[in-house]
Amino acid sequence: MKAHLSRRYHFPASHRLHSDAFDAERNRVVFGKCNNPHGHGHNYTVQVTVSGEVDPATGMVCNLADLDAFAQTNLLDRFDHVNLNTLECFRESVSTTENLSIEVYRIFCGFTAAHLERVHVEETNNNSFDYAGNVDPGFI
Ligand SMILES: Nc1nc2c(c(=O)[nH]1)N=C([C@H](O)[C@H](O)COP(=O)(O)OP(=O)(O)OP(=O)(O)O)CN2
Ligand SMILES: [Zn+2]
Repeated sequence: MKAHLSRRYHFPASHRLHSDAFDAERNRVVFGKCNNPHGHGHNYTVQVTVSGEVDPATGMVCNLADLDAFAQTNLLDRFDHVNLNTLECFRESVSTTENLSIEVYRIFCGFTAAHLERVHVEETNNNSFDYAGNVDPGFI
C-alpha cells in the first residue's frame, strides 16, 4: 500500500530581493521594500512530502528520523540563520521563495529512502509557494 508522508522544518534567514539584470531604479520599482539594501528576515517553514510503499515490517513509508537527519545536514545546516543572498544557489538567481522552493526540491531529490512528491515553503503568514518538479508535458 502506497502512502504519503509530510514533515515540516523551520529556519530563520535573511535576504534581499535584487536582480543583477536590473539597474538600481528598476530593482526598487520591481521589488519595492524588499529591495532595501539592509535586507530583512523571515521565519521560513519548509514542508516536504514524500511517498512510497508502507513497509509491512516497520509500518512506515520511511523513518522520520532518517528524513530529519537528511534535513539537518542538507537543509538546516546550510540555510539556518544565513543571508540567503550569500549562498551559491542565489549567486545568479533572485532569493524569492519560488527559487528557494526549487532549491529545496533539488536538495530533497537526494533523499533516497522515499520518492519526493513536492515541497511547500511558507515565507510569511500570507505567502506560501509549492514546487513539485517538472511536470510531464503529457499531462498538460
Ligand atoms: N513572487 C514573489 N513575490 C514576493 C516574494 C517572493 O518570494 N515571491 N517575496 C517577497 C518578500 O520577500 C517579502 O518579504 C514579503 O513581503 P510582504 O508580501 O510584504 O509580506 P507579507 O505582507 O506577506 O507579510 P509581512 O509579515 O507583513 O511582511 C515579496 N514579494
Ligand atoms: Zn522577504
